[in-house]
Amino acid sequence: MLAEFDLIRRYFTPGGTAGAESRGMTLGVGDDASLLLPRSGHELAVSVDTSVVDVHFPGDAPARALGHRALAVAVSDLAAMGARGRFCWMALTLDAQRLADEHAAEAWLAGYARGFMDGCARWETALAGGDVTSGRLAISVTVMGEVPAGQALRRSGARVGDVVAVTGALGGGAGGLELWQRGERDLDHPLLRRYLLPEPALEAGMALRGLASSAMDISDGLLADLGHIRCASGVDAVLKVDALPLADGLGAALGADEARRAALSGGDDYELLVTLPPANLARAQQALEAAGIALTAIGRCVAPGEGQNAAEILETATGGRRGWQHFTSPDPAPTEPPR
Ligand SMILES: Nc1ncnc2c1ncn2[C@@H]1O[C@H](COP(=O)(O)OP(=O)(O)OP(=O)(O)O)[C@@H](O)[C@H]1O
Ligand SMILES: Cc1ncc(C[n+]2csc(CCOP(=O)(O)O)c2C)c(N)n1
Ligand SMILES: [Mg+2]
Repeated sequence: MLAEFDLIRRYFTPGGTAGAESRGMTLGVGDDASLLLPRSGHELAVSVDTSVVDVHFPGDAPARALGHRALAVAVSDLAAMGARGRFCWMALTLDAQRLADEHAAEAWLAGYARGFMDGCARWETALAGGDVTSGRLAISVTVMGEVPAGQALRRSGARVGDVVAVTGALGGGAGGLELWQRGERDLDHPLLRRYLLPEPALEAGMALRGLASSAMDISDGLLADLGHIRCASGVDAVLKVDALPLADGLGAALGADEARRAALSGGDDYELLVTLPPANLARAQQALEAAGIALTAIGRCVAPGEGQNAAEILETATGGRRGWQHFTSPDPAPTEPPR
């Protein structure tokens, strides 16, 4: 396997700094730190997300998908803030034992780097630096985006009477994980794509600035994540479970009950969960439609305490599973190392 610095030079040093996506980066990969020029009138949105083998992704998933996914889930937090991507940093922990075979190691790294770098170009998030270490396979991605000052979407702006809405469709992430565990390996399968090749809702987040009263991305599951908005905003919520937009093919793959459960508490969807004053809903739907994205109303914000009955109904609908929480969710079975 290549030594640390050869590996960085070969796979993670973007060619040149003239590209549109690297504008504002005075110094990128290669020094002790990167140097950036913030744009005046903008706030920086910064977030870090760690993906660990067997916890967030199966170790035997295609390397290219892992590069794509690690960046996508981090960029999704920028989308949730209504920010656009600018830069990212990638801390990669590689399992040297699993990459002992030189050819296999190079094929894995080339695929991984392609998935990650394609994502950098696609989401205008230039790789500005990182870290490479050895240990259990894990990828930690810091993203930095920007948003016109004062316009970021927060979790704390929901008000009683606001509509609760979601972009796209739900349950596909959990559905894809379930299919992967059943042995499905076709990355063109729409549900597998939702799990392994998620698309951060950047366009939607930016289009919702000034229209949504609060927003976040759905990583842990709709119910768990709605809980964060409720808590940050001091409101309760009532959901129309029958109105949830389900990912294509989810019902056929999992059955109706499991499909609803996946949409409510499965997680890994990386859609946006937003609240809006009712008067803004139609305008927001039109704005997103122009980008080919659906925005579906699924409930209402109500006064604290008034959502309780709905919570009980949801508890029943999900068999008590409210979403992903590290340390309390079951440990997934480890996967076989790739050979
Ligand atoms: N180790 C930590 N130190 C300081 N703040 C943290 C730490 N871990 C999480 N946080 C903060 O807690 C909040 C919730 O973190 P969390 O990782 O759950 O974000 P999220 O967007 O809800 O989920 P995801 O990780 O799926 O993007 C964020 O504001 C985050 O910055
Ligand atoms: C192999 C495998 N098993 C289980 C899951 C499910 N899962 C793990 S962490 C998480 C929430 C988001 O993580 P975080 O809150 O750390 O961003 C979810 C839904 C998965 N993705 N892969
Ligand atoms: Mg988030």
